[in-house]
Amino acid sequence: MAVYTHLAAEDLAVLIDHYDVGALVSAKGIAEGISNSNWLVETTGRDGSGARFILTMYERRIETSDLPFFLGLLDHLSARGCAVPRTIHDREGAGWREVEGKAVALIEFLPGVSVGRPTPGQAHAVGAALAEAHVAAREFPLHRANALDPAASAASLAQCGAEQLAAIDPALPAAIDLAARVRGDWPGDLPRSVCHTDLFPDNVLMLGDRVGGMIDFYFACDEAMAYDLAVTHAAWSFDKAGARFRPDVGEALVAGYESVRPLEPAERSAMPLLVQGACLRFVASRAEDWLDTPAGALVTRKDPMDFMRRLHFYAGAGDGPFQQ
Ligand SMILES: Nc1ncnc2c1ncn2[C@@H]1O[C@H](COP(=O)(O)OP(=O)(O)O)[C@@H](O)[C@H]1O
Ligand SMILES: N[C@@H](CCOP(=O)(O)O)C(=O)O
Repeated sequence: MAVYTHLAAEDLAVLIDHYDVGALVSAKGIAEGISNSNWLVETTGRDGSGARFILTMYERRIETSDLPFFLGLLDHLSARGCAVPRTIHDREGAGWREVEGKAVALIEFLPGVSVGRPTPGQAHAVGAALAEAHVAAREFPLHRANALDPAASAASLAQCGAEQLAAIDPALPAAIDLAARVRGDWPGDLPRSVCHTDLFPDNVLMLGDRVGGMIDFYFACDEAMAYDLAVTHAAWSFDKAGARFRPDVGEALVAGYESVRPLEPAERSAMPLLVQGACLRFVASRAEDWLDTPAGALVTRKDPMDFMRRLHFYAGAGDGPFQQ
């Protein structure tokens, strides 16, 4: 469920009037997503032939002060041919407006579906699209620190504490020491760009084997590009529960990435550690969310163990998944 706020049709029509997109025809709440309210908005279009947009209302987790970074990044990447939706600016040029005290943005609608079980062909395309975004984002002038880096994950797991983690799953407290180790070994000098850092299958709209769009850039930040590839590897190369590694998907993802931007030797040798850091980032945020979400809440809690299983796989696999 991801419509937290009711917007009356009249209020939506007034909002849409601030943009040069024609008049409001319909607005349907989108069920997918967790953080924000999203509507699929149809208008008559500038020339009367109809147009579709995504209207996002920022509900939680996102600071309004970060919106110039997130929305500017969409414009920067789409202007450079990346598969990313544009921000639609209002008649005064603003990228977002306020409705009922909350920030809202109108975003270009991109076609495609999120795949549940990616094929190697799809993973190859996603790897290439990620590398294209990394190359294009190197010239993006704004900056944002990663609030969920290994130090933050280690601190967050320690803060949850072994007892609370064990209440989620008896195998979860092991993440505390693993995170401290990964944090201690973390490389500090890999090439950086602005990175998505959450490019899960549900954040990519696929058109067959083609990437229709990468969405949900609300964790984007300055990071090591190889770390972003590691996040994407951990998110795409397993079955949903993280119980079974899919080597063909992982290989295709890295090959797709390298078809655009070959990894440097230091990046390749760091991959086994980076994927473990990526897993711990999601173990930590999922555990924290799990403990913060009342059992009866409407939001579906994501299982931190899905990423503990991936973590154990990577810890035992060495550089096997990343050999050329
Ligand atoms: N630009 C877009 N084009 C088409 N569909 C989109 C677009 N942005 C979001 N969506 C749809 O809205 C859903 C939720 O968006 P998302 O940004 O992932 O929300 P949340 O941040 O709450 O997870 C997506 O799964 C997708 O179906
Ligand atoms: N991809 C993360 C959760 C982030 O949620 P999103 O809906 O904003 O992508 C996870 O799976 O833990």
